[in-house]
Amino acid sequence: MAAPGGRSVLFVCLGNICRSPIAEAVFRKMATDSGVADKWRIDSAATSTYEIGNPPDHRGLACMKKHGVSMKHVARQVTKDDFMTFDHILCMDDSNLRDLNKKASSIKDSKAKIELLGSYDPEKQLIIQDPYYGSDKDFETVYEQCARCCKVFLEQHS
Ligand SMILES: N#Cc1ccccc1-c1cc(NCCCN2CCCCC2)c2ccccc2n1
Repeated sequence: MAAPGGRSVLFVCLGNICRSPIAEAVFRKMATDSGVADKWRIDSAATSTYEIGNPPDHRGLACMKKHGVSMKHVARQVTKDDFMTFDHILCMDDSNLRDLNKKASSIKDSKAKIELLGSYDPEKQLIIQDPYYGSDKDFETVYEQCARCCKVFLEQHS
């Protein structure tokens, strides 16, 4: 449970079984290794209903095991409450951004700052592509992008 006065971040992608659970797990490990995990509420969600209740994709699980990062999540869709309670909502591509901004526009007291996670990438790869129809290499690319971006995001918000 995040301490009072802590920060909160929700990672979002289309199905919440590929990109956003990887980002959530990578950020949680970085916050834990930095000794600040108890200051953060960290979660992930989907813009769609495609995979609600499902575990992360097996290719992502294999990638994260290779990197020694624990990933445990049950896919859920983003809720109105998320927009009202999270400080940051970080998504993966322009379609996610469009969907989130559309949902946020109908919520009076949305407080979340909605951004592309890739906007924190020192290598300036702005979009984290959907690997659903891709290969293990594509999941590795998602992992590397999330690792670069989460490191900078944590440094800027600690
Ligand atoms: N849509 C698209 C799409 C377009 C380009 C690249 C990837 C995808 C794609 C497709 C998925 N599931 C297959 C279609 C699902 N059905 C679509 C019609 C409604 C009933 C559900 C994904 C599932 C989980 C995470 C990411 C996914 N991404």
